[in-house]
Amino acid sequence: MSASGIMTRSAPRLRSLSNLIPKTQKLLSRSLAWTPQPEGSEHRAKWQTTKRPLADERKPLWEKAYFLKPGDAPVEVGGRHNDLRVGGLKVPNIWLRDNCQCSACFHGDTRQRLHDTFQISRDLTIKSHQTEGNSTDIEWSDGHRSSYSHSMLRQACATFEERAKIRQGLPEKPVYWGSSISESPPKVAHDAPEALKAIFHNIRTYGFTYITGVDYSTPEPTKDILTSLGGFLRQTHYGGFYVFTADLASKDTAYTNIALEAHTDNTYFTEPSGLQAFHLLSHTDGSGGASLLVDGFKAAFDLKAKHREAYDILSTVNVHAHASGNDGISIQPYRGFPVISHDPATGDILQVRWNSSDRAAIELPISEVEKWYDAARKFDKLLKKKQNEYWEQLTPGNILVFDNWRVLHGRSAFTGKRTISGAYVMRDDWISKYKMSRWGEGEVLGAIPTS
Ligand SMILES: C[N+](C)(C)CCCC[C@H](N)C(=O)O
Ligand SMILES: O=C(O)CCC(=O)C(=O)O
Repeated sequence: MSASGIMTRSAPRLRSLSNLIPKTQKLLSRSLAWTPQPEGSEHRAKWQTTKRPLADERKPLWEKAYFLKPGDAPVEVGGRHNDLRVGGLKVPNIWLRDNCQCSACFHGDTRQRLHDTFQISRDLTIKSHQTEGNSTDIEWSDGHRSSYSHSMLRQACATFEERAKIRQGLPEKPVYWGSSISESPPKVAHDAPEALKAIFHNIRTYGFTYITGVDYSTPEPTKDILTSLGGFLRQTHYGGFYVFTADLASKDTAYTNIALEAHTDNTYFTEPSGLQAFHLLSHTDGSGGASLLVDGFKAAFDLKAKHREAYDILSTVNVHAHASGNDGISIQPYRGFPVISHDPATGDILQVRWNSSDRAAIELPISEVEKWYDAARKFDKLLKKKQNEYWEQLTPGNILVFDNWRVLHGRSAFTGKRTISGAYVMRDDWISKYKMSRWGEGEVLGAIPTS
């Protein structure tokens, strides 16, 4: 019986690991996700432990031994088993054959695999090969012929970190900021040369940008710019391209005039929107309504440095959320998510989900939740540090666009009539556009990890 007094199915395994796991993990090893079995199932509801590796332990165990930096590792075929090696690292025949790029195996337009992977014989061998320049041709024992570019082979052998750079579109030099960003906030004129590339550069580097000089006499210019960031806008129960004001048109506090503390949007969706944009169209007969931005990644790094245990708790304990204001709606993600999520391949911080208004259950036994609150209190204190807050009064003609996975936003209370337009763009849609604008199709498609 674990300390929380609840039989855990995998307690023995956890117990054997528990002496290897820091105090925090012991707490978390008792963190339980209850998966109710369907009515009448042969199992009664079972408590399952949800052990989560600590953020730093997320580094893949195999990262050191097997991967090379792509660099110019030599590609050779031969040896006792006549196999293909990149820098001495064997590339299995099944992988090579499965990633044959000939027109019978791979659709040149759709870039989709055409053959049946599992009809490939496990005993396939290389019958002959020919290396010329940067590619190697192979004739297989079943008579099939394939050709492999060396850059593709090297990518397949690259470390996950190397791959993450292009897969995630990681910025070369991210800039984490505090209140002093107000001295020179990132901005791009909407009609600047290569404006889209500069907009994406700013968003990926700072987590936000202004797009200036936008005609706001009609919604179209704003809508067109936001659509260009992802190809299309995200449709939600708020609509697609939205214009909102304090009229409770949607039953959410955004549609009021009260102050909103720093938060990320859509924690009640399994996947929060990637980008959010605000374009203040007008504010009459009143004052206030200043916008607040906080760099959630900077705050997370500060938390990790100052309160490691709190960082680990917020990185591993799942939290639920809901949006239930509108009639007939109670939107919730299919599972809980931690406040701070990490890239499973590299351990990088990937997302901050923080919204105290919409938070629902904390996925810990109720008797343990104080530990989450204590950790969250530390994070909240950092988010509310004056040095971490960037306040700005939005003005018509200047769109604020920010990465809703990194940057928190809020506003001060206001009086009068205040109208804002904006939209959401999904994460994968804007990252795709960003990568194409930064690297171009060749490098992006060439980096798709096919193994
Ligand atoms: C659509 N528009 C941006 C106007 C309002 C959205 C409300 C967002 C909600 N409070 C959340 O935290 O997700
Ligand atoms: O009205 C604002 O400035 C921000 C509203 C907000 O936080 C939201 O729509 O998520």
